[in-house]
Amino acid sequence: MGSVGVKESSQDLIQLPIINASDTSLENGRRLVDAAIKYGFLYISPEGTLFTESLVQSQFDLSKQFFAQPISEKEKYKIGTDNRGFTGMHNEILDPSKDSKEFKEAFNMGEFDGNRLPQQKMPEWLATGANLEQLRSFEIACRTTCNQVLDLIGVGLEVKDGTNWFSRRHGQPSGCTVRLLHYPSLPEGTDYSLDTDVRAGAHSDYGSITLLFQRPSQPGLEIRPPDRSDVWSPVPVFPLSYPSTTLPPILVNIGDLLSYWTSGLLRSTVHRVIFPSDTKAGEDRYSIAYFNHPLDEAQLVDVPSRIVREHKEKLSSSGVEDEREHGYGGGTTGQRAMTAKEHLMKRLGATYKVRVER
Ligand SMILES: O=C(O)CCC(=O)C(=O)O
Ligand SMILES: [Fe+2]
Repeated sequence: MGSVGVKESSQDLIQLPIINASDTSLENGRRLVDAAIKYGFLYISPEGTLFTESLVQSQFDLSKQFFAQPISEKEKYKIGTDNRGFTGMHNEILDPSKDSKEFKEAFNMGEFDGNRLPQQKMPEWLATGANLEQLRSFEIACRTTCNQVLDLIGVGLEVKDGTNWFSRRHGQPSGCTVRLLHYPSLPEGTDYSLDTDVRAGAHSDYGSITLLFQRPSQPGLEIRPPDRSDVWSPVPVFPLSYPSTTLPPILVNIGDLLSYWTSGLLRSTVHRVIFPSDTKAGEDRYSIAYFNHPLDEAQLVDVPSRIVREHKEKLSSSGVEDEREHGYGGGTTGQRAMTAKEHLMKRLGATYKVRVER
């Protein structure tokens, strides 16, 4: 996949804070919001959330089992226009004539219905019994954690109408998705080019926030820090002096919609996944992303926050009023969207036009 014109990886690691999502103090909210403004990325420690080591491990076990199936089996659950289902290796090629490739496969699971059942075709073994319970528990832990983070953002932004201003605007139906990802290692002699072929090309996420779960020895995520748009900064799976070596913290990033909603104050930062540089073959990488979206009908009205208002005033006094300037990762163009669903549709439309994935 073609990058956005930035090839160098910076060796100076950025230091993202590790936040305990259950600490609802103003000080903690400010720490989180500061990171969301500066980097658009931060870590959440599993302590203080519903995520246990076994809940995360079991979800990765199911993911491995899913991707280990023959391609003919996986293709039975092929992704549809609802963005749910399986997408195979190199399916998300940007420009087929250039033969640039993305070495990954993914399975998107949309939210479960009111009876807590999948609203999409799923393999029988995955959507029944203990495995279904696992998927449900994981989805609930994701939603709950996102609400904690959204509330903490409300605290940090000193939202006037209560700290649950954002979480009240989340629920069902929405575009929330659990995405299982598999980036295979490359067999010796595979034809690939570091410059054009990556595991996941440069993109920003669409929704309000994303949770990313990674495995200990499978790095590769890089971000383009908003204040250093000429470099790619690797984000380590484990930050320095992290107490666990088996359960990494959850990486959280701000999506386009939350950036747009806060007039670009919170950053939707561009990121990508590269191959490990030491060995071409490397190890397979498995990751799981949870894309959190507001209620489809959530109105994207002004956030009642002095901090957001002052940011907006600063923007308009400096002449930056164009909606395109809102949201680091792309935002929307044209008229301001009214609802979350409208925003998603616009964003998808823009995405297909410029052919940037996700
Ligand atoms: O696998 C990863 O680390 C990142 C995946 C990602 O950014 C995405 O699917 O939006
Ligand atoms: Fe992403």
